Amino acid sequence: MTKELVIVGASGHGKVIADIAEQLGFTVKFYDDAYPTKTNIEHWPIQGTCADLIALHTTPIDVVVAIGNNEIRQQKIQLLQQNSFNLITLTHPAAVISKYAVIAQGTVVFAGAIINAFAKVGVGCIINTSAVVEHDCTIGDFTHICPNVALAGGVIVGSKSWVGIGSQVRQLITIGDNCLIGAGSTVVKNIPNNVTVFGSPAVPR
Ligand SMILES: CC(=O)SCCNC(=O)CCNC(=O)[C@H](O)C(C)(C)COP(=O)(O)OP(=O)(O)OC[C@H]1O[C@@H](n2cnc3c(N)ncnc32)[C@H](O)[C@@H]1OP(=O)(O)O
Repeated sequence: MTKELVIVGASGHGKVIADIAEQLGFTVKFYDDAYPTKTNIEHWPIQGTCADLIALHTTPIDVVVAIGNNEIRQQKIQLLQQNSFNLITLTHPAAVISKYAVIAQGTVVFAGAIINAFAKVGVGCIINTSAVVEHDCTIGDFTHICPNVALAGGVIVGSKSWVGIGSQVRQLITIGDNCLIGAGSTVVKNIPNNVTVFGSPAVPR
């Protein structure tokens, strides 16, 4: 029997998730709050809003939230969890994940990403294309590690932070909650909560 996966969020990010899901043998169904203004994404029809999905829900349904904004992704994931949806972890077949790494539910891991031994990744994270999460890193819930980011060993990134595309973080650095690391940055000092930094070396802005 074909497995079905509901994707909440008909976005560019959602397209990548749909592609991965189909490679893993799922058929996909999109829901998005822009419905009915928006009725399809590429060739995939949008079935309804998130509220429609919750109203329809009778049996356990596998779901992934495909929303790039960390705050909104958190809200949708928590809403779906409260309504007993089965939040799955989706990993591209070409991602490399250590058997000693721990990845919480609702996280997606894209092609070429590497998550090394004893790394821990929280709930509802995005480990984007070709990101490297080295050994012993800890990533908080609802954080986005963008494409081509390199986190060296033992880096801690808090919850709902966004590590911008192509950034690199020196080993054993701690980045707080709700931080934004600008694209192409080099982080060599700890970053407190709620701070935007960018540049090489990255400094607060
Ligand atoms: C699959 C995907 O697409 S995943 C998504 C990947 N996207 C990212 O990683 C984007 C991360 N975002 C960024 O890097 C953004 O540039 C931010 C959030 C750091 C800043 O955005 P904004 O506040 O809109 O800043 P804005 O673009 O107006 O630039 C302000 C100034 O900072 C500079 N600046 C902005 N970002 C950076 C950066 N990452 N590194 C160095 N300088 C930067 C700009 O050149 C500009 O300088 P100027 O005032 O001398 O002209």
